[in-house]
Amino acid sequence: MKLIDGKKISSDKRAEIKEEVAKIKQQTEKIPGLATVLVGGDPASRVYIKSKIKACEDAGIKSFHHNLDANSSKEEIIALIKKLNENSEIDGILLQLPLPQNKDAQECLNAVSPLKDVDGLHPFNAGLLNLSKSWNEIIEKNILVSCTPLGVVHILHKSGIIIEGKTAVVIGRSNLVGKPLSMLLLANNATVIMAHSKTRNLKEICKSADIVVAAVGKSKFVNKDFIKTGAVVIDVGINRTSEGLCGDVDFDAVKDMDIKITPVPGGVGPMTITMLLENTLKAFNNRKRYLSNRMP
Ligand SMILES: Nc1nc2c(c(=O)[nH]1)N[C@@H](CN(C=O)c1ccc(C(=O)N[C@@H](CCC(=O)O)C(=O)O)cc1)CN2
Repeated sequence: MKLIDGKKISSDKRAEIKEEVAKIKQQTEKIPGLATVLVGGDPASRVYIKSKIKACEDAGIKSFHHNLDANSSKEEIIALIKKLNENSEIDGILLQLPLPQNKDAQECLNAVSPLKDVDGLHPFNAGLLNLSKSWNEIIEKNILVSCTPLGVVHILHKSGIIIEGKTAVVIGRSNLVGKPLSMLLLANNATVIMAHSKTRNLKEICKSADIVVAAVGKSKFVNKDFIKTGAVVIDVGINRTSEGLCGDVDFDAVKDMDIKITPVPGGVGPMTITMLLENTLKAFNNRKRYLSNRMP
């Protein structure tokens, strides 16, 4: 087994982002800004928000954080998002997910200005991703794509893993990870299989794949029976168990195989926040271009 060091890839990328922010400040006298919104006090979400604010601080990005009560109504969440849309100091808006129970997250996400949608979850940006024909187009058009999938593709590229022509199975079809990641792998010319809870013969399908992405949200779900020799295994799962943090892959069961694998922690997780910083810069640049093209 060869470990793919997501932490190192992430910190290299953060150093590049920091330099880019410094350049922006020098050239435009403006500071890119990110607003984060947390509804309720889910302990894991609080940790992620804290890490996001710290990462902004380290990169020189201005951060604006808002906490809303768990009982806040959908209308209150949308009203805050609309205020953030109007704030010219804010380039990106991130609504931390999941929302407390019984709240329609997509309706709230739809209120985020597509230009500030650093999670790529607004239908406009999800649509642009689906319509894109290649990875180059996604990069050249600065399309805002969900952070974890972007992080996965960045890890694959930086690790020298060829995606083109490979068979990739993505287990999980969430709007946040599975769907956008499948689109990104397709844009990189992989043959993509989107697997989910109703997929039959999942083990056999995965066993034939060159790249297996586990984004199921079930601790140690993927074991030796799913993986062929020489495969690349990307573990997107973050499960808090009595044994501590573990992924969707049963790491101990596959560690003696001849495979490349991202560990949990230290694999995909850190890239999620790094790509949020990257998307904030993209949003800053997109907004600058959009605003300068508007009629006076
Ligand atoms: N609006 C969003 N909500 C959520 C997203 C998202 O991309 N946008 N992703 C996840 C959680 N998440 C960021 O929000 C996230 C998950 C994991 C990590 C991370 O660095 N993980 C570390 C372990 C950290 C720990 O101890 O918990 C690792 O894997 O090494 C960062 C961000 C759901 N919500």
